[in-house]
Amino acid sequence: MTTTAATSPAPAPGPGPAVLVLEDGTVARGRAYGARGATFGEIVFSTGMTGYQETLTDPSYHRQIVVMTAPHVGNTGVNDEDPESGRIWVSGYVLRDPARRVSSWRADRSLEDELAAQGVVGISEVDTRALTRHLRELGVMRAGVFSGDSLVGAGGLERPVAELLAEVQASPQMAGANLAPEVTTAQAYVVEPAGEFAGAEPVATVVAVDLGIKAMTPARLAERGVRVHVVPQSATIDEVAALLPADGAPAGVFFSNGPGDPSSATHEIELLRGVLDRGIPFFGICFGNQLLGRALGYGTYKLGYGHRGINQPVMDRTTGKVEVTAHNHGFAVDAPVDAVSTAPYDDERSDDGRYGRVIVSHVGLNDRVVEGLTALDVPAFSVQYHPEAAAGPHDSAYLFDRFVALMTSREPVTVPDEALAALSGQKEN
Ligand SMILES: NC(=O)CC[C@H](N)C(=O)O
Repeated sequence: MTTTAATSPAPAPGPGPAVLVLEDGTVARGRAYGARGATFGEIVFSTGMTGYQETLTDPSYHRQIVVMTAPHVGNTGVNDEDPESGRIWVSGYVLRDPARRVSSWRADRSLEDELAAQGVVGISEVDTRALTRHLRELGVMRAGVFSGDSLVGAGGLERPVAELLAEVQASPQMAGANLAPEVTTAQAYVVEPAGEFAGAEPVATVVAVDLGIKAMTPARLAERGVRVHVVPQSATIDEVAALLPADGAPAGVFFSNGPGDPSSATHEIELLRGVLDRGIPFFGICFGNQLLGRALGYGTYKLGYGHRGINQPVMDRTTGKVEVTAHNHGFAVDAPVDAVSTAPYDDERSDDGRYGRVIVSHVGLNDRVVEGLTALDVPAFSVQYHPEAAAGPHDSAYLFDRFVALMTSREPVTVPDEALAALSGQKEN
């Protein structure tokens, strides 16, 4: 053998470079992954080792660039069963080591092909461990990923970092962003009772306000015999009430997860007050928990780096049980954690406050962040995490049963006296 150069196939074109630029000037260089181009968003990290397809398609990630702390991503490819919505919502994707081949009998195609097909710009070969430590110390911030033509400047040379940084610094902030209108369904639709309840009279009727709902949420209700009317974020209290049975049959309103800053969701907060005023049983998750907090008059604030992953311990203080839960939140409710407090929102209708007493019924055991609220005088409760478990452990499934019980009784959640006494026994506010 002399040389094979003349007959070797030309090397496949490489992925080309990509550059990640953070708003504080931090730069990471890697390889282009998925679509080529420029993308911007709030850079956040997720600690889930599995479930990347559910993460990518969770509308709560709209306008966020997600860093995977799991070092090796893509092994199981992408299938048509696991998406939580009709598209990928993350604005960018940051990986360490992408799988070179797909290995799952469920896979329909590769993760990279799916990102490319949906126009999602990613970057691989990034030291995601160092990046996560940086975000943990400094907090989440705006960032941009640049590859392909977006990296090419004058004379065909790579554009200077200062230019890329200026674009990042001109991109929109997450604080104050009102994003539910950008992800909500255009048309209302119905999810009928399923499984053993298929074809039966519904056990209860729920109006689920879609603020970025994941497909598994109505499915969890449907498998308990519930008929779910999923309605757009713009729904009014009269439109919601019109969908509920007039004969007093079990019914309730649900608020989903969703992207953006809860302090900007003025319409939804007013809608929720209308629900509470009518005594309609209410359950909210994630964004829905933040909106219950705000409807009750508590504030919300931005966490330094948030909770995103599927291994977060939370205690349900109404039972004393600890559950391992799936999280994706960057904001949290500011309510007294160790007290029975009176809901601060009041239009002077009552000496005791319009909505009475509230407890932080679920607390994060890593950092004591509010992970759930339960009203003691109106039938309403919520959790900051994801009981639909897509992806994630199923420990929190009981919350859907609690909602069905709430709709059946129309009474506030019963909290044992010992549990209330444990909350310091002090009445605050
Ligand atoms: N998953 C969610 O509902 C997220 C709620 C809100 N956008 C947050 O970041 O905290």
